Amino acid sequence: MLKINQLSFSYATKPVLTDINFQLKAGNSYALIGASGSGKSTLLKLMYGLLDADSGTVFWNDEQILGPAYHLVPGMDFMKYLAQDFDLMPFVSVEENVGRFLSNFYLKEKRERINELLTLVGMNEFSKIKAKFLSGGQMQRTALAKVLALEPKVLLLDEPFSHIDYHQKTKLAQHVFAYCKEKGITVLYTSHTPEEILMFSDEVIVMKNGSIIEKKTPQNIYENPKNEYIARLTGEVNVIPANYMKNENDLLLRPDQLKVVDNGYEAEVLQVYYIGKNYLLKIRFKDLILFIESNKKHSGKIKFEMIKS
Ligand SMILES: Nc1ncnc2c1ncn2[C@@H]1O[C@H](COP(=O)(O)OP(=O)(O)OP(=O)(O)O)[C@@H](O)[C@H]1O
Repeated sequence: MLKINQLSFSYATKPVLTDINFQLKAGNSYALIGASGSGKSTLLKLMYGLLDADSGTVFWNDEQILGPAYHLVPGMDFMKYLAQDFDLMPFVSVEENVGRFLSNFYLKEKRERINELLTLVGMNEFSKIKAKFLSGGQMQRTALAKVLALEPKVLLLDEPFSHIDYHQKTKLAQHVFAYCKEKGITVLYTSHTPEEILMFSDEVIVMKNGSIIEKKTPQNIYENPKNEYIARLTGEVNVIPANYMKNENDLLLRPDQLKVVDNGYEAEVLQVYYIGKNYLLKIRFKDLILFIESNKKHSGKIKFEMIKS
């Protein structure tokens, strides 16, 4: 179990993290999400011991993770951190980068391990290439293989797939998360991509202005977001103020929770976007602009209803 207790941190005099408390269960994956500047990267750096907290503690089971004031070399063997800048050695090959932390004592095993990892991240054919000649996506794959090499107990990944093109991203993420699940590795990863957040996490942790404001399953976060900020981090959402539909509270509805029907609220279609399989209609309802998913390309006047009340 990874335990964060009353953690606070400031850069010089600027408070960035305030009273952070949460626990991560061993073997689970957690998406850490929040608007740009909310403090996600800073939190990962603190958890890895790259920064000294103003107050509070980070524990992996009984072992405390401390910052540079206590360690000459940051980091612990059981934990690996993938930074947004990859931290590769530019003048050495992909395989040497991946094998950087592996012992030279058992060379055959080392070679096999490197091959296994390069297969996992789809980099076998580039094994002899120097890191400086790789594309951004290839560097990111290599860096992922490197942090997995010693089979850590905990992985902290800062936007681990941000440089991989859409077509290959899901496949790579599926491989990496399946591998971590199988090995019982606890993963905390940041992402701004709804699919990545929802598909691969057991729980989603939401940050806002340096605080944790929610920790729930992806399904809960998507289907019953507590507020608009949380809803928008995981996809498009319509905010319908309470008085518009005689509801007690404002409603947060996803575009697929509104439906075009023969009898319902009247609206006007302003734009139609093809989103693959379905269309996203931008509609005007009274003085609100809403988005509604439909399998038809409507225009002009339509009627709609809410699927969720
Ligand atoms: N080295 C630094 N010195 C001073 N302020 C910093 C430093 N690094 C980050 N900050 C500030 O701390 C706050 C949190 O930054 P952080 O990088 O942790 O956010 P983030 O949530 O990871 O953002 P993003 O999603 O854009 O990566 C921001 O206001 C940022 O400007």
